[in-house]
Amino acid sequence: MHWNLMSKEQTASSVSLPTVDNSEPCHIEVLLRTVPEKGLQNNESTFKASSSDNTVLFRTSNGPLQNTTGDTHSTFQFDKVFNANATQKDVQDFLLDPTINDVLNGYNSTILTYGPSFSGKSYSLIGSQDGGGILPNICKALFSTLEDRVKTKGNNFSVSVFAFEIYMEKTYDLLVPLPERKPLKLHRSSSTMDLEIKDIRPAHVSSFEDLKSYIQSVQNSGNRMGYSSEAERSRSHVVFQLHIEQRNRGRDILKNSSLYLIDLHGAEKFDKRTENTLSQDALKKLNQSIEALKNTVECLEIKNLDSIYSAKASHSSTYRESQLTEVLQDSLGGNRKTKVILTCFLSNVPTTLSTLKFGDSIRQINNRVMDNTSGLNLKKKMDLFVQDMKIKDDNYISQINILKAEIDTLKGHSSQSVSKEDLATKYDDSKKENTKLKLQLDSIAQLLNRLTTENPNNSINDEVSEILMKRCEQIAQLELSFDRQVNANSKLEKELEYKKSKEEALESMNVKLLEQIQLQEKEIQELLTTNAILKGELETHTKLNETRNERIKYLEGSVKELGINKSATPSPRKGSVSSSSGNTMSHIEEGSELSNSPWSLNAPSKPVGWGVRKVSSSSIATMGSQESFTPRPFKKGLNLHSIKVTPNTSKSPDSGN
Ligand SMILES: Nc1ncnc2c1ncn2[C@@H]1O[C@H](COP(=O)(O)OP(=O)(O)OP(=O)(O)O)[C@@H](O)[C@H]1O
Repeated sequence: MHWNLMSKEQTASSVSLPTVDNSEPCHIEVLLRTVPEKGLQNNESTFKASSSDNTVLFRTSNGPLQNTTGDTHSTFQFDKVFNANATQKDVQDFLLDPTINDVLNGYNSTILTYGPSFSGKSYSLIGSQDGGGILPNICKALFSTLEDRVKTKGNNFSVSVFAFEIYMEKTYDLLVPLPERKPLKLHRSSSTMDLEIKDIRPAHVSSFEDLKSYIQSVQNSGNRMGYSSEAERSRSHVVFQLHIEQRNRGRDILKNSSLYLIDLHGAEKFDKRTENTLSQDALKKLNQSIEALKNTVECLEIKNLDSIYSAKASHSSTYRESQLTEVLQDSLGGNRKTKVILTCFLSNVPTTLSTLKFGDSIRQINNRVMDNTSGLNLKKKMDLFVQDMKIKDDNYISQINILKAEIDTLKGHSSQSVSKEDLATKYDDSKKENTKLKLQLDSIAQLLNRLTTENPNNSINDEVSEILMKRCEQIAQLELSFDRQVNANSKLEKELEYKKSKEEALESMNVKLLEQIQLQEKEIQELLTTNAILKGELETHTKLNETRNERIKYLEGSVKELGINKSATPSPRKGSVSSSSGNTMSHIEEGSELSNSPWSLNAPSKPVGWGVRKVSSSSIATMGSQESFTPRPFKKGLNLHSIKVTPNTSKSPDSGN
């Protein structure tokens, strides 16, 4: 298993949808597929499906199909009608590429199967022994396109997956082993209105192989709720969700989209087949979600969706009728491109008619979709960097663990084999033994020579030499096997050393990565702190501005008063104005340096710099009393820096006294 379960932190870092409504209408697409049945042909009895114009003619009362009138037949128009001989490939050729394009362009998408039990929903979506369904093939094609984009566009991507089932109005994580599986809570995020499933465990997958092993582990859990050995099937609805995040660092663009693949369980009737496995009450509960789905679709079909699509509509109570409709809320009237695969039998008239009617209704629903593309600001970049690092870190840790396990196994093997020292002693012993034997051999050979010369016809000589030859061969073989053992041992040792060095390298890389993450986290912290400081300064500036405005108003009042007084009383000095309270102000020249000051009444206010300068309101209150009066020729504008305040100055609104 190479996929990693994501921590809560990782899942929480998803980027929220943009709030500006740039959505576009998009109707739900409906595809029809019929199960091949022996002895039943198209154009026969009640049903005529045409894959050329994608219509279905359905006879609703007696009479030949060709000569029907409006009262006796219904015509259904779908986006695609496959005939009964259509293969898995035909269906997937139609469906896969457009869906992958939508998802990779940032649109949330859903593929949903709907139809009676045994009509081929799981066959189409999941597949069977003889061929893959939509789920494995779309995942494969998706990864291949993502990997292509890494090479051609320099994109980065990350994919996470989770799978759950809905059974008897409860939602369960499919990754949790059956005995420990507990119902999970569904809720909508208050900020993004996204569906959230509490405590579900998403897994991060970095390749199609990872994803395949995740899907297998979910399927292997074999262990779906409501499994009946008699029916050899489970009765739960299964939902796979893939979340794809693509980043183009060069262009600072982030695309977030998700793909739901939903295999519904068909509604069942209480009959001989079901009565052995389900009570009537249980069957009612089991069918509740499909009934709720039909109701929701009916409601949405009736309403004019364009006008009702709003936050209010998304809270519509119709979705609250069952867990399935809550999960499908975005797919029915929301921000998802939805495709429904209808499956039905030709032979079962009532269920086929009801399925066709459902398909017709759901096709009337207009979703409002938008591509979830956003820019990357510094904070998001940092978050994503930290997220990447954590994923890499997790991958390194799992690689280290795999290598450690391999080393332990190798150590186990090497402890079972003969140690180096033992081998050396054995080798020496056998060498000594060998020399001894050789000496013996030589003495025997000498003895034999003597015997031969003394008695040339003795046949014992031959027998003895044969025995001796065998002995020699044995010795040589012994030496050879020792050599082999020594070689094998040194190979094992080298392998061990290599694994150890690899482990050390990975561990040091891990340490470095952790340091990098800590550094980045520190930087983010600093950024946040700077942000807070800047916010504080901004507030101070805003307050200061308010104070200034009040001061200006007050001064303007004073100026007006002075003006009135001036017209009433002749000016004591040319170019200066004296207020009744004794304040004297001089006018500044137009375009002079001070006319650009933020204190100037005529000058445009300067933008507030990022903490470049601080001004305290107390300096404003005290400024006038410190400065002396400088008369200047009267033109436009007031030099407020030159205000002279006499001891009897009137109180300013912000002086507090
Ligand atoms: N188009 C088809 N070609 C060949 N076999 C098919 C086809 N459709 C369905 N089948 C076979 O029919 C059987 C029932 O199909 P499947 O399990 O997909 O039904 P289902 O609609 O998912 O049922 P349920 O609602 O009970 O889950 C399976 O054995 C499947 O292999």
